[in-house]
Amino acid sequence: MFAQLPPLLRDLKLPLRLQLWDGKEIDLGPNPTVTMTVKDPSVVSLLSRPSLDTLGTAYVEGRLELDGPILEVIRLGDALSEAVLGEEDEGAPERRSRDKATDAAAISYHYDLSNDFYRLWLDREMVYSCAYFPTGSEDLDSAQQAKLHHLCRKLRLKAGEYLLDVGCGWGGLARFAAREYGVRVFGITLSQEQLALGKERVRAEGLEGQVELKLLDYRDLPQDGRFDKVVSVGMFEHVGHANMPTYCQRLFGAVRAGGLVMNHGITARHPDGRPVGRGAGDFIDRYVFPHGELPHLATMVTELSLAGMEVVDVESLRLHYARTLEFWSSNLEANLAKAAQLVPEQALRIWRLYLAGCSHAFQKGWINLHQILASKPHDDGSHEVPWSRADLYR
Ligand SMILES: C[S@@+](CC[C@H](N)C(=O)[O-])C[C@H]1O[C@@H](n2cnc3c(N)ncnc32)[C@H](O)[C@@H]1O
Repeated sequence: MFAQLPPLLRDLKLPLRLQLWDGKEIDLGPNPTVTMTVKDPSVVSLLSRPSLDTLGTAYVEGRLELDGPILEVIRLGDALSEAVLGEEDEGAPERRSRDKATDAAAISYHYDLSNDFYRLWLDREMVYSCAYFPTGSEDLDSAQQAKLHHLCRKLRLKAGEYLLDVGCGWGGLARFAAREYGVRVFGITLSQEQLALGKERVRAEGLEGQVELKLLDYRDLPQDGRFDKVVSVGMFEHVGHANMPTYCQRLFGAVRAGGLVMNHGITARHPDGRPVGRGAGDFIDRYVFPHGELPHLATMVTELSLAGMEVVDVESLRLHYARTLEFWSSNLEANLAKAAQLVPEQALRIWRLYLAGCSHAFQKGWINLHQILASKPHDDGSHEVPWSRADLYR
């Protein structure tokens, strides 16, 4: 078996132990921190071309077991894959427009998994997007609260305004903005499970008069400029390049002249928005976010501008997302036994790899996170953004 491994792997001296189906053990380096148990001989051939997709798939299918701290598992898997494959990526794939039914099925696959499962590892408001760590030492709850404030401040929310939350998740931001900033909120999601729990939480807080959550596709948003502000957090990753012009036009049509639009989401490293290399993008597409596509920041700025908006501020929070995912991953790892009662074993394997893997991806700069604030200018060209940004950091 050792002779079958590519020489590169043997020379790497990774702290990785291979345990074979027949009980034999091979250490690729001193003091192994991770044990990879190869349960059937077919997996050995994978090791001669270890893409992140083939390794991840073998684990999801139970042909490979991985024992050790999950972030270390990911780090070693990446080192193994990079040593053999180099910086392989496949360029930009063909992009097809998707209909509402396809998107609804993809959203249901991910978000309707189990509210109780998500509750195990998200913060108390169940915010499912990058948190904001003003000093870098906050816990997850504080960092999510700080993120919600950061968004509401950037939107310059004032009591009585009407806010649209596109892709509202479990309604954490909608309830927070209503409670803390006195706005009315209309939030939309495509997930039945999110909607049910979101509505329950709105009722529990007595916010029914201020917060309305609805199952609605962004393509069906009212287009009469009735909203003062629009926020979309962690949602445009589901839109796809081909539909991005429509998405931006719908945001433009929903907000009044002078209103602000905040787009917060994951962006690609490469300007053409190609998926993350060495198979990581394929794994995410197949098992985690079917039909998800990450645009580059430049694409989003272009599309928002073409739809008639003026981009006024951009902030990158890449390392904030690496840390957020580290919290989510360690919360899940601390609750594996409970999680196993809530979701099928295969889903648990997928989510373990996805949370730790995405933390690694943000850390390494394979993907980024941008908050893009845009304004819908008045006819005379004026807008309602303050002269300085001092109000954000009071
Ligand atoms: C990653 S979650 C973010 C949730 C929330 N904004 C937060 O930060 O916690 C993405 C959200 O986008 C919603 N979404 C995705 N595609 C959508 C579509 N076509 N129309 C409406 N909502 C959509 C999902 O249902 C989900 O609520």
